[in-house]
Amino acid sequence: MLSIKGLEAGYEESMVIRNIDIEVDKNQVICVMGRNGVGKSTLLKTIIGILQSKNGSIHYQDEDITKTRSSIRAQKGIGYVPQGREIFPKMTVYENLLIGLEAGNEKRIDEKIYDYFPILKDFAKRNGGDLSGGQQQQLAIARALVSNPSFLLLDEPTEGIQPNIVQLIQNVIVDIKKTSATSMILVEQNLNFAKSVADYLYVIDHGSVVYKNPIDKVEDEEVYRYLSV
Ligand SMILES: Nc1ncnc2c1ncn2[C@@H]1O[C@H](COP(=O)(O)OP(=O)(O)OP(=O)(O)O)[C@@H](O)[C@H]1O
Repeated sequence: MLSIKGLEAGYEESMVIRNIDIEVDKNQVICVMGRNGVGKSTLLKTIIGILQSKNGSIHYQDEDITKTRSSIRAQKGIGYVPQGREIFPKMTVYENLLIGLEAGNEKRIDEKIYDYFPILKDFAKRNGGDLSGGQQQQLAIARALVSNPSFLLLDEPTEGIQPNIVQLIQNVIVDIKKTSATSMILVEQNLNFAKSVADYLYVIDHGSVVYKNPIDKVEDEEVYRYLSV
């Protein structure tokens, strides 16, 4: 479904990710872990196309999208939830969701979005900027989901979020996996969360993949060794 080969990307002269290969099948959830600053967000930005790759290729549904604009990648079904949420603070919750619709091909907001995140219905007319961090995270995920993506990129969706909302996000990811063919790449710092939702774990260090295993074969100590400073 998504095939990344020899991917290299960075900013100006500095190469941040180097020679990354990742394969994601239909309905598979891949979790990417790694210490701060190793290039996880850079990887997701390159997959969605906000950042152009310097080398390597990205194929999505057997099509080469390496040079395709990010808006076209979104239309092809790739959804993106950036780190830090990046919701529009002066627009209402509902308007933020409409922006998500425009990115894809859906015409209306599926009620399922409100089943997942009821607070977004209650606060539909409230400005995005007036929501709490956890509520904004729900909005950011919902904004990506309204376009019914076949592939979802999630950048640290549980960062700074209280445990009951982390649980809610976990339930949503598990439900999407169970009820649709959607695939995901999830950047995450919490190994237990990763284990509860992912099929495969990759660890990145200094911009390269240093560990990968199916989730049921992951040994915590080995992963923690890569994550410790
Ligand atoms: N816009 C930018 N311009 C220049 N350098 C950048 C830019 N964004 C990120 N970097 C650098 O690229 C490297 C990787 O950053 P990135 O955000 O991808 O890491 P990360 O693994 O997602 O970190 P974290 O876990 O802290 O979110 C860092 O050294 C960072 O300072």
